[in-house]
Amino acid sequence: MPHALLIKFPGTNCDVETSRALEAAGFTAEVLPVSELAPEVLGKAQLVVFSGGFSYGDYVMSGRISQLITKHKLGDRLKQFVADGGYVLGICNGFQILTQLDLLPRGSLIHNTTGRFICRWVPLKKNSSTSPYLKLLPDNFELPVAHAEGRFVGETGDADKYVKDGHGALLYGKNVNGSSAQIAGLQDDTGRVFGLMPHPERFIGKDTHYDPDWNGAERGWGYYLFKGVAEALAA
Ligand SMILES: NC(=O)CC[C@H](N)C(=O)O
Repeated sequence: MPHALLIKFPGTNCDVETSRALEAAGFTAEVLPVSELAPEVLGKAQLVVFSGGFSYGDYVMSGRISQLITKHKLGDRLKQFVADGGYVLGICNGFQILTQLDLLPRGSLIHNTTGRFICRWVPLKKNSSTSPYLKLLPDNFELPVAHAEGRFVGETGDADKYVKDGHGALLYGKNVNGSSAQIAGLQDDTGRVFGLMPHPERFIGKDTHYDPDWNGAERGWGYYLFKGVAEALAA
């Protein structure tokens, strides 16, 4: 079984659901408090996960303090982990951390254009035929979002470029937060690093869909995201 290591910061609050999702998809999952984070712990993991939440209370900006502490503790070892074939997933607050850790194409996640926290389901569009995280998902599906700082901005023109070249692997079908080029998720060149604002771990079983009669697939769409990585690791 592939092993997933989920790094928990003070204020991370999606670690339990995310661990359950990982286990449902065939991982062994370990939640590691950031106080125990050290380069050696990466050795036993195939997937490192940064889950959602309000790490360090979103002070300074979402993910900023977590990024600084991770960088302080790991230096470039996470980059090395990816270069050696490792996978890294960032969900919501985790995506905010990953963009600042320089593991994804350049850009920032800033306050939604509405200035409000958005908690709702959104339609999504797949924009990558190669992403292991998305390979089991259909072209159009939906997941919940819950964030205040989810608006992706790149440098001028970057976001459009990311959509064309496939780095912008996941797009909003309805642009709820004002993201440039409707970007909801980004991948790196290898496809092994993926960050997204929506919450796949909140839609693992059919029963958590907003429509009690939903019957779009055998399981919730989020399940297939985790399963895709598990399959890629088993191949
Ligand atoms: N659900 C989350 O991970 C939220 C991320 C961050 N705290 C925000 O509000 O933007």
